[in-house]
Parts: sequence; structure tokens; C-alpha cells
Amino acid sequence: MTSLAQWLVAQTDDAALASVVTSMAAAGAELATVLRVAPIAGQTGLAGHTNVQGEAQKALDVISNDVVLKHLQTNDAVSVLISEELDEAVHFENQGAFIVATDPLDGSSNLDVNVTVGTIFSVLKSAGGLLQKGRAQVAAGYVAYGPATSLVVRIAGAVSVFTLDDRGEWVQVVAEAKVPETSGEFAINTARERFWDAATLGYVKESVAGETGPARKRYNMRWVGSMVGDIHRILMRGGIFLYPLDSETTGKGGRLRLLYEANPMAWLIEGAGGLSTTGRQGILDVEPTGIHQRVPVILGSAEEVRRVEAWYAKG
Ligand SMILES: O=P(O)(O)OC[C@H]1O[C@](O)(COP(=O)(O)O)[C@@H](O)[C@@H]1O
Ligand SMILES: [Mg+2]
Ligand SMILES: [Mg+2]
Repeated sequence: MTSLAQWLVAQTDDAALASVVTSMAAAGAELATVLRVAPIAGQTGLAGHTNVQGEAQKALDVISNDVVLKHLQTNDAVSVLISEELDEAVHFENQGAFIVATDPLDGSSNLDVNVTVGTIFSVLKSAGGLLQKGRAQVAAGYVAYGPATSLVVRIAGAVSVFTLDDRGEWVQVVAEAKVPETSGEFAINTARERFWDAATLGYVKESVAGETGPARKRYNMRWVGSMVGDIHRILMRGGIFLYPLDSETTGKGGRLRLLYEANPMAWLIEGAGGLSTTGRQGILDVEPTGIHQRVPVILGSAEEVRRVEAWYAKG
């Protein structure tokens, strides 16, 4: 059985980069325990304030942010932390070689109903500054807190999946995850249909038409309501995730955040053979203009993403 530490040695000669992934994995392991007993500890519910995105913070959003911060600020390989829960980037005293961008708790609306949530992270070189394209990432990953706690991580090469064992060690369960090229499963919040653009409407209508429609196959729909849950399913068995630009989110540029949601997930999915796009350009080619910038997100099985791109190419 391959441990995370063994895998990291095989993936990179850069001990500092490996230590950043190790710190995020340690934060994930600690959070798995925090989340497991949060209802007993009375840590569910709202924190009583809003974050920079104007969203009500849950107590666990704040706790998760604190846990990630604690693990990174003691790692001298990290110079800066960008977090969904922090208005400004935090600059640490040390001049570490790496920047970490994180969504410390993704899908927090699922917490009160005990459905999978996650921690997403993206690692960039400090030399490139805060606003770098997703293609510049040197590592990315997420932790999914589900029936099992999974760590999915990529350092340039393969996307590997680890499970947290009952001693608190990460054990590799998939050496090289591959997103199936084709799939019959899509994920989108269909309650937003009235806001959709023509391309989204076209793709979903075509899919819902099933065997008798132009796609000539039956589709199923799944929407976990936490990006980590949806992306993990797509990584393991294929499918497509869409949070497109719609008439309600146009002013904000989309719903999901570029630096710590879209970029790391796009880099992981592409590393596993899938594709990602905003509909108009590759997610990994979007030039960031702000640390909390939002972006349309479409990613997953290559054939499905190409079908959506074809709809966008029509106009
Ligand atoms: O509320 P909706 O439209 O179902 O959106 C769900 C999406 O919002 C998110 O919950 C946003 O993430 P946060 O919980 O970190 O703000 C995604 O995980 C998820 O895909
Ligand atoms: Mg999120
Ligand atoms: Mg979050």
C-alpha cells in the first residue's frame, strides 16, 4: 500500500512543494475529525457574519479556515494564503516559494443535512504573484468528507486518490484517476433554468431528450450541491458539471470562484483526461483580475464538454 508520503517522494524532487501538500492533507485529516463530531460539539449553524462574497458564514466555514491557516502558517514553504473566507490575502512572515488558494469548506449548505462537503486547494509559485492563470498551478487537490474521507491530489502528473484510514494515515486507493471520455450523467442546478443562456438550455434539453434526442442516449441527473461531491463523482465515474454564466450571475461573472474552486478542479479534471471550459475559453486560460473573482464552470468527461462547447460555438 502506497502512503501519501511515498507518493510525494515519487512525484516531486521539491521537498518544499511536497510539504505544502502534506500540510493541506494534515488540515484535511484534522477537519475530518472536526466535521464528524461537529453536531455534538455544537459547531453547526451560522457564525453570525458574512464573508467578502456577501454569503452568511457558517461556524464551520470559520473553523475550517482557521484549521487550514494553522497548518500553513507553520510551514515555511508558504508565503501567502488566499481563502474564500478571508477578504484579503494573508502574507506570512516567511518568504516561502508557494502561494496556497483555498476554499476551506466547500458546500457548507450541506453541513446541516450531513451530505458530503470538502476542502479545495490550489498551489502556485510565489514568484508569479497572486493573480496567475490556472495553467500555472504546481499542485492542486481536494479533500472530500463523505462516507470515506478522500484526498485527491495532482502534482503535474497523474491525479491520485487517497483514503484516510482509522489511524489517520492517507492510503492510496487509485494511482491514476481517469475521467471516462463519455458519460450519461450531467450535474446542473435545474432550478435556475429560467436564467440559462441558449447554449446551456440547448445542451440540457438535448440530454433530457435521451435516446430519442440528438445525443441518442439516456442521461441521468445528479446535483450534490457541493462542488467537491459532484466533481469527485465525475472523477470516479464520468459526467459533466455545469455552473454556467446565467442572466442572474452575469454581473458577478458567474457563481463559483476562479482561484480556489474552478482552477484547482479544472486542473485535476484535465490531469485525469477530462476537459474544462467557461463556455467561451478554457478555465485554465482565464487571466485573473481579483482573488475572489468568479467564473462560469463547465467540466468533466471530454465528449460531454465538447458537446457544450459546440453549443457555445453556435452563438
Ligand atoms: O446553491 P447552488 O446553486 O446549488 O450551488 C451549489 C454550489 O455552490 C457551492 O456550494 C459554493 O461553494 P461554497 O459552499 O464554498 O460557497 C458549490 O460547492 C456548489 O457546487
Ligand atoms: Mg465552494
Ligand atoms: Mg466554501
